[in-house]
Amino acid sequence: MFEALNFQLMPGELLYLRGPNGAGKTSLLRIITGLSEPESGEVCYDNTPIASSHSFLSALIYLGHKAGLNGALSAMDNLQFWLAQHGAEVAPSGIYAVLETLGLVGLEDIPVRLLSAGQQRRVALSRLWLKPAKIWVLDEPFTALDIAGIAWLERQFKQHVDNGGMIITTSHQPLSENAGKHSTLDLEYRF
Ligand SMILES: Nc1ncnc2c1ncn2[C@@H]1O[C@H](COP(=O)(O)OP(=O)(O)OP(=O)(O)O)[C@@H](O)[C@H]1O
Repeated sequence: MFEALNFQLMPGELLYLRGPNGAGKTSLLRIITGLSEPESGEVCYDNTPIASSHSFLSALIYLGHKAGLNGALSAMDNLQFWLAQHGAEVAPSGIYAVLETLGLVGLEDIPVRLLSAGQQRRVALSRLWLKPAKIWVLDEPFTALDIAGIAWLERQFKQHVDNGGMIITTSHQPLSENAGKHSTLDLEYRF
């Protein structure tokens, strides 16, 4: 249960949602994205409750803490399936280009269960560059990334907000200066 929770995120802002295990970070992200209903209160986008907003879902990418990939399918097939679900079209050459940027050259066509945890995370994150979306809601996106990958993702955060995007992210490690200016919302665990 959340008490006295009230915040606003403007274009060009990054909110770092922080708290110990069980504090409710994932639960809050699910409410923010409309996957869970709040017991009271509401989430609005452009002054409209998200359930009746025509633009919220198309402006949103939500990446949960699991990679959300089918291990039997290749990175290419997983991403094509995801794009079809989101009504977005990207040519295979465009998907290869994004996977290349994420350091996955040569791994595009093998079942993702054979990729390392960090490589699977990179496949999951590549969605951010396949569907242009103003709002990124990310649950522990740094999980399993190596040091270079963390620094790279933080720089992408900065670029996204510098371009007027919005990000809400959880992380168990503090964001570094690579991520640029951000505000922090602390959640506490109470039994
Ligand atoms: N589907 C559910 N049904 C009942 N309780 C749940 C459910 N999902 C989460 N909870 C409870 O809500 C609390 C917050 O869980 P949540 O996953 O939001 O925490 P978190 O801050 O994301 O934790 P972590 O850092 O471990 O990922 C926990 O006590 C958890 O047991």
